[in-house]
Amino acid sequence: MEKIYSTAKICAFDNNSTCDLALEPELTQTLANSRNPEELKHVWVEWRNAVGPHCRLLFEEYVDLSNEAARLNNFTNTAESWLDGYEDPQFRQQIESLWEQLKPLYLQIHAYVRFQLRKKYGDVVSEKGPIPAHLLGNMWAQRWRNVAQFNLPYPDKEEVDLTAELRAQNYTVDKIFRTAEDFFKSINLTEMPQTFWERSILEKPKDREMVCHASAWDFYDRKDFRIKQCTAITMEHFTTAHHEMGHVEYFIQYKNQPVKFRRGANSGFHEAVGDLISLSVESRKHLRKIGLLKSESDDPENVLNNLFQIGLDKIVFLPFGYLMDLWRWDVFEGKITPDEYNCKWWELREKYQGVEPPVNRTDQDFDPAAKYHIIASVPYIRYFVSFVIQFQFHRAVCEKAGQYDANDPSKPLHECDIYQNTEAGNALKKMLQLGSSRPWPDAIEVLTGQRTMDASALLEYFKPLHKWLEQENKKNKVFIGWEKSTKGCVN
Ligand SMILES: C[C@H](NC(=O)O)C(=O)O
Ligand SMILES: [Zn+2]
Repeated sequence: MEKIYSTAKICAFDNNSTCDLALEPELTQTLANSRNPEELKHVWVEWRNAVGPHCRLLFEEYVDLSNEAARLNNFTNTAESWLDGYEDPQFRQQIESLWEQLKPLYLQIHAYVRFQLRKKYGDVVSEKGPIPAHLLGNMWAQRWRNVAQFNLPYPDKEEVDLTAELRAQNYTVDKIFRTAEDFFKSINLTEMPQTFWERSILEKPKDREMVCHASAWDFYDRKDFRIKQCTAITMEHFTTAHHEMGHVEYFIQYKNQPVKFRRGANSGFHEAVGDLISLSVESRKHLRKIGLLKSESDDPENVLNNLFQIGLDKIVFLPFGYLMDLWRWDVFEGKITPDEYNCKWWELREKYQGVEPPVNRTDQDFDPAAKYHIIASVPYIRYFVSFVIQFQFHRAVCEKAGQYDANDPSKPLHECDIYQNTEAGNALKKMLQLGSSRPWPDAIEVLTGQRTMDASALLEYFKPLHKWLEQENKKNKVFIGWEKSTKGCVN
């Protein structure tokens, strides 16, 4: 399935003699930059046609083999085996409870974006239905930052367009990764070893096919750590570089643990390290400090526009981060059978994300395979966990850096930047060095004083945006939530 996914190509929308377009960089760029609904629909549908049907039977076989392996390891099925690492029989209930706390914020940003998209695209976006998934700037509608420029709360004020700035300053791939490394070093974490620069693959090779989905690798010899990424000069790849280097920092910090403990406290921790650093990097004050934001004025509208752009990544992602394994847990447990794989997928996409396909789907399609983690058997609830706990980590390190104080409105969480603060870095390092040698509640307690996942830090970070969205949606009399889709999936 990985070979099918990493070699799939489609033909261009307006020229079907060009048929060598790959997911990265071509289709990703089209979904990010095209404002032509027909072109977006073409790319969205053709990518799914190129991968889904070819993976369908292979996936069924994978489910059976994976469950057989789980049983041989004394688990009931793969779902139980995947959840084992969270060491808590109540884990799924905790996730559901976190989603219930976060859903109101998601409903507000969803309703606002649908209203804005309807202004731009007209009736292709219904007033009260789910949002067509191809118009949201991302192949899976899991992050909507690429459509920020016609959704900004204050359209006459600034949009932080890092892609343009990185290109204007002739950033190279190397400079993107050196910038990420500089941040980690500035808080007293560790620089990348020389072999990292010699052995990583940071650009898409021209001479062979490669799985382009970014990944970080620990070779468990305490010296050899690498990243594989088909880096383009875009904002998304700038944050991905930080995300992947966060994995490598974790590898380095726990390298002296016994091999058994050279893992994240749980998988969500590993996904949270790099994103935590990006929360500082994406603040206006940090972007200005490293020369990626020219503007001097941090007036409230500019700050809210930036917070909204970050929300198009972080808030928007939450339902997708949840539904991916809601679907797979049911598949592994046999509650979703092969004949209903696709229609159950679209039921969950509508129920949690409030998105719909641009064209009707059937159970002959197999749209889950359009997402790397499904065909590569990479569990996904780890990202939902990460998007919650990274804000708990951020709140803790920002307090340590004196950059956040719950009682001081002049130090809001969303303007914090821990750059060059070694006290914050040392506190983070203490948690990272534990690896998986202690149960994850002990690890999170070392940094935050809390022993549970807690949505309050994310809600605190986005509080100004939440208030603004509620006022704006009320002013525009926007329908909150979504009615049943007229599109979807027919068995
Ligand atoms: C959020 C997740 N990140 C990752 O794979 O590194 C993704 O890209 O879907
Ligand atoms: Zn990751």
